[in-house]
Amino acid sequence: MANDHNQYSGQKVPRTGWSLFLQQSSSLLRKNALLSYRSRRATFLQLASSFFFIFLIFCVDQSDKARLSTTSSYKNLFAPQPKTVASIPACEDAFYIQLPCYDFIWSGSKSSRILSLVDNIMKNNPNRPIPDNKVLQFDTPTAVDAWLLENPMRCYGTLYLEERGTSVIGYGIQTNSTTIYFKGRYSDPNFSYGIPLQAAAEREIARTLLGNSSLSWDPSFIEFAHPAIKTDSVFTTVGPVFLLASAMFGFVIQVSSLALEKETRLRQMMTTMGLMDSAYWLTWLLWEVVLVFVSSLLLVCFGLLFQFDFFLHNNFGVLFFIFFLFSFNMTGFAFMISNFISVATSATSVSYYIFIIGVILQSVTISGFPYSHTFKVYLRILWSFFPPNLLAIGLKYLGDATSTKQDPGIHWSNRGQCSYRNEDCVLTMNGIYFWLLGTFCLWFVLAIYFDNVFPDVNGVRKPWFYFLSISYWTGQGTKKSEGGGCCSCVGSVPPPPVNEGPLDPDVAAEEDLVKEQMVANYEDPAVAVRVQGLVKSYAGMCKRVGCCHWKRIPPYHAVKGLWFNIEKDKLFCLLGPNGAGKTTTINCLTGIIPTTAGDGLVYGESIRSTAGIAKIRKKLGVCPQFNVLWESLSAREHLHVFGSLKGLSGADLIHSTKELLSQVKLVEAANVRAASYSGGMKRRLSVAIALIGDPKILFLDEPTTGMDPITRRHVWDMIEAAKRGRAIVLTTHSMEEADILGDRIAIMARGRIRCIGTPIRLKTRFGAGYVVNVSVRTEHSTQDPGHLAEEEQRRTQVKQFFKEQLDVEPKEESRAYTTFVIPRERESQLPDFFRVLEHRKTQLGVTDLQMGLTTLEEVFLTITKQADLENAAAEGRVETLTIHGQTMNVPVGTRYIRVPNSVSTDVPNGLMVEIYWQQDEFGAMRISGHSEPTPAVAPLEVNSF
Ligand SMILES: Nc1ncnc2c1ncn2[C@@H]1O[C@H](COP(=O)(O)OP(=O)(O)OP(=O)(O)O)[C@@H](O)[C@H]1O
Repeated sequence: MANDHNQYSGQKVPRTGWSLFLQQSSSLLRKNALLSYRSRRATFLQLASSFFFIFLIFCVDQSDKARLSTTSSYKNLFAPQPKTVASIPACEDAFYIQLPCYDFIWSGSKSSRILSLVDNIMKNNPNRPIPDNKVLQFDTPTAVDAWLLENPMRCYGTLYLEERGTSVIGYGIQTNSTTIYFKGRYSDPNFSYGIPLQAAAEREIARTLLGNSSLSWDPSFIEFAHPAIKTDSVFTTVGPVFLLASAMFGFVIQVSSLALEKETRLRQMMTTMGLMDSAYWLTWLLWEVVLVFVSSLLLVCFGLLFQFDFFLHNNFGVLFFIFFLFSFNMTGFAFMISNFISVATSATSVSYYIFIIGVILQSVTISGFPYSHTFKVYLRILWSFFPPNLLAIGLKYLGDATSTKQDPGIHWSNRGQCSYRNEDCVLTMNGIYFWLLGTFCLWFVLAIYFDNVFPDVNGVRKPWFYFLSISYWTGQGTKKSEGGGCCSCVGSVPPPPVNEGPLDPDVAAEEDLVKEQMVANYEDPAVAVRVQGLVKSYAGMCKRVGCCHWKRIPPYHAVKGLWFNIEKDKLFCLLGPNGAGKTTTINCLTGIIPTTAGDGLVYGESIRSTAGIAKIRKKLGVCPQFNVLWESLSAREHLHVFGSLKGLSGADLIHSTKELLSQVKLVEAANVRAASYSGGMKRRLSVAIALIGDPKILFLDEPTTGMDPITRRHVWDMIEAAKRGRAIVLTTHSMEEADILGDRIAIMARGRIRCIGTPIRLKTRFGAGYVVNVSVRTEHSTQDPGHLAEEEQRRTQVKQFFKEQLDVEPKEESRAYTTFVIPRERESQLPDFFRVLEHRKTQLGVTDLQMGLTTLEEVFLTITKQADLENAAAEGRVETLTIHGQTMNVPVGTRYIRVPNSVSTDVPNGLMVEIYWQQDEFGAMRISGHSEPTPAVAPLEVNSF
């Protein structure tokens, strides 16, 4: 299908500057909204989590109130009733008691008066006389203490009795004073044991002294009248944890979204297509502000719905701001943390750890550390950098301000003052807002800083001081960024070897031409890209082997100095085996990775300068080797996003999208999500994305991989038509594709260009020769044995003729054609040969004759083989071969080798074998087998282990 590049010539000039920034921001906002809408469940969970957690807090509050129902704190008590002091309880009823246990222990003299007094305490205990075996007696208090120490938790109350004359009996009571908690119930030993024992002792002492055994003695308690004192205090205790858990939903989604865009190279793809970093961060921020605004609003509304005093008494704005600023702060924290996460799936585990740390630190905060004057200021400053701590202290203040029904809560006008319950006030609500906002700014700045200095998916990073260079702010710098991970040794990479074997004359000529143009500073108007000595070396790094050993991986030179021009209106094809350096070259020219040395001028702009790259990206279209797509966006939405990044808008964007969808035959699937596309459809979409915005230089990295033959031919038509008005760089493993589309072809191997030229030139120079197909079939040929025999006879004659004239055997034979390959050395004989053939055509029975050059595939194999042999020789590389149980080292490319220990009187030169070689997927020569041993004609060298 024809595609006229000028079809959008009527379109407006794409936007630039502020206008482009705003357009990119609005397009990315739409993209974020669409992604959130497409993952509705996660978004709903994020928004509804506030309801869920408020409901949980409500449940905890209800259970708390039920547990403390015995106390009157939560109730109004206007007419309190007296309560009689209880009897001495059975020791078995006490919490954590050990058996056998005692209801009480006493010490004192065993006078008859004291014995009878104790006896009466036991006998007259209301409702429950105490049996003898439940009481222990000792002579002195010291003996009691010694026993209690040796027998803990066997008795809750002791009584000391002392006769001080006839009218005075002294007594003392001892109990364990700590309140004890057991299975949701509290027991105060003073109240439950001490007071009943005291009442019993006083009753019997009074009766003894007065001599009236029926003296009435019924002390009772009466509580003060009071309104309900306590309110829903759960917000101070469990509130911070639950609200942190609620905020963590948004946190996980945010971290994984950012990490996913990095992991799937979408971020890099957007940058290559012209995305401004500022627009990227701003849109994420704006989108998150919308989400946290809604979720904070819902949280306060749900709190009011559940009628919590915490929400009813504190000011709406004060509450909203603490939740909003906390969630906002967590967003900044998520932006920063996402830089430390390379795979999206780790987001959940990292968030889990942050949550656990948050819960622990919040409980410390609630218990009073370090927000009081007893702690040092620096501790408070350090503590306040972790957002959950600020939420905890904020909720504590708000909870304290509404801890009784009478408390007024914190009003908007009081947010800058300490609440009246907060005697040890070191922070106000305003202070907490300030900290949340301030630390958000810190996280946001750090997020952008780390984003620049941490290596991206390609290991590219800026130096840690990048923001100090003037070029960063003016965009006029030279070296943009550097490659390598944190452990790499950038700067210590040795340069690649200069002369790795002789240069092919065509490659040398191209190199000279580019050098001349460079020296003369001449810009050829027909040239779109000038590659000037491009070098890309990956720094060595330290890789962990096993648990604690590190292996140093040496530097690797992926591209070793390329010099070539790419013309306008032409397709330049880069071929080469896997790992040859094609993608690396494209990545350097598109600014995805920085060059180690050399330069590339794309329409006169240097790829080494930040400003140059920014200008190049406006003219750039890239179809990466692997599809870089959002699974939940459709083809149309993809084209809208990338078109907007390129500066298209309004009718131009809609028109371009429509045209491209129809060109890549995705009209019917235009609104279907990319996740359900086949491999071929995804590839077509990637090609369409590369073409949007009418780029002047198009890089297509294996664009037709995975396409069926019909679609592939269709895309070839598209690419062919797209040549006009732009330069195209194509890498492919399909020789047919390169042959059809390529105006010039360069074959790379091991980081160097091995040959360059038009397809015809390469076939002529590097092909095995000419291919001649001869047919002897006539249109009357049938399966008749007579016809078959006649055809066979003609074929034999033709074979004899080729043998006699050119000394060649057929390479392939079928009933339709017999194929001969005529080596280039016989090229001079061809005119005579064809003259004679023409003359004897009828006699030989030749009905059809086709002739052509050998295929590009043969050229490719020849070049890569030659390149590998050169390298093997330079590196002294050997392959191992085992013959008859003997293993030998064979220099790569060796054809014959002597079998070890095969010399005998019968075979004085020993036996030899022919070694068969074939290339692996990287173009490296590997042994594929060997012939049967035959006597060697002359002594041969043997290397063996
Ligand atoms: N970040 C990196 N660190 C170290 N080596 C790398 C890095 N990226 C690529 N390489 C190496 O550089 C060489 C060239 O890789 P490149 O991807 O350019 O090859 P290619 O010609 O595009 O291969 P293919 O046809 O398989 O895509 C390879 O040996 C590769 O392993």
